[in-house]
Amino acid sequence: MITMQKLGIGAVQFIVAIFSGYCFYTSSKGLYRPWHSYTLLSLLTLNILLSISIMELVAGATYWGLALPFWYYSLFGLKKGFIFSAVVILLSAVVILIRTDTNIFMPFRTVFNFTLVYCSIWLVCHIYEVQNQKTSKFLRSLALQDGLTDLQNRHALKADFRAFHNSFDCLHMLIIDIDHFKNINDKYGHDIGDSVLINVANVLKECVQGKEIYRLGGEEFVVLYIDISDMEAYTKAEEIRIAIEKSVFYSHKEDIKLTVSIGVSSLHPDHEFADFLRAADQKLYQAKHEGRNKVCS
Ligand SMILES: Nc1nc2c(ncn2[C@@H]2O[C@H](COP(=O)(O)OP(=O)(O)OP(=O)(O)O)[C@@H](O)[C@H]2O)c(=O)[nH]1
Repeated sequence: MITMQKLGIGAVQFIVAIFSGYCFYTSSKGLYRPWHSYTLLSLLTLNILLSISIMELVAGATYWGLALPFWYYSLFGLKKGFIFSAVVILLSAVVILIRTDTNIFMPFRTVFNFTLVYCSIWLVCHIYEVQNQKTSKFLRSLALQDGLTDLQNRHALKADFRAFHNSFDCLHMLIIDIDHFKNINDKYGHDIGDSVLINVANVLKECVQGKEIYRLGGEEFVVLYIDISDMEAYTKAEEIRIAIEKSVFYSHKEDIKLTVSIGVSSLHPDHEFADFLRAADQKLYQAKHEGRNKVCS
């Protein structure tokens, strides 16, 4: 660029190179921040648009513009990828049209071909990103959702615990365990046992306002409450216990009624996930020991 007397664009390219190195370093150290992507891609876009505007078109800088949709979609996702790709094709087409030397190029054909290739790459990136988002959503639901009740599972509980632990001082956990669930399976069969679990999950969804309801496995459920007092946590547990006691879970030949025992724990500052769970489990054990259909906190 120095020998070609293009100092401005040379300077931008130099900054892009330095900043790319910085981004590589920060991501390899796990220090990546979203503004890195925005700055890097803004600089790259500026560099490419400047090249298209200043350099001779025959030098081929235009072709770099074709890579932009790929970078936008891979770094910014579907929505922003679409917007940035659309803005760039409009800007590039105008610049190429203005700059095309009619003695050498036929302007509309140049713009047409550039736009066509750009749009095909853009379309492929868009379809790929749509698929990618669908797959990620599906895999996320497989990893974090309980297949039977559609509640969140133990992995989700752990992840939420970590997030809440960092942001809130006050957290309560309710472990809800169906009493004598084995008898329901033994008497009515496993399929009806499954429907009972689904119905219990539905009653929990009705009782609990937030979405922090999880199935730990088997006939054990967990609810997390943020920023409430010990007394409020106990009251909410009682409400759940009574709601389940009053519900009818499966009407076929006869109504199935059931009860739950609930253990409540409150978070201590030095609690890890296992300690928090263990504390609630101990209270649950106490509730079972004291005759079931009971809340212990
Ligand atoms: N239908 C069905 N049953 C399950 C599922 N997961 C675990 N179970 C059954 O849940 C029952 C749990 O039995 P226990 O651990 O003895 O507990 P319980 O009978 O509820 O007795 P207490 O908890 O002491 O009141 C077992 O019979 C398991 O087979 C499931 O996904 N579906």
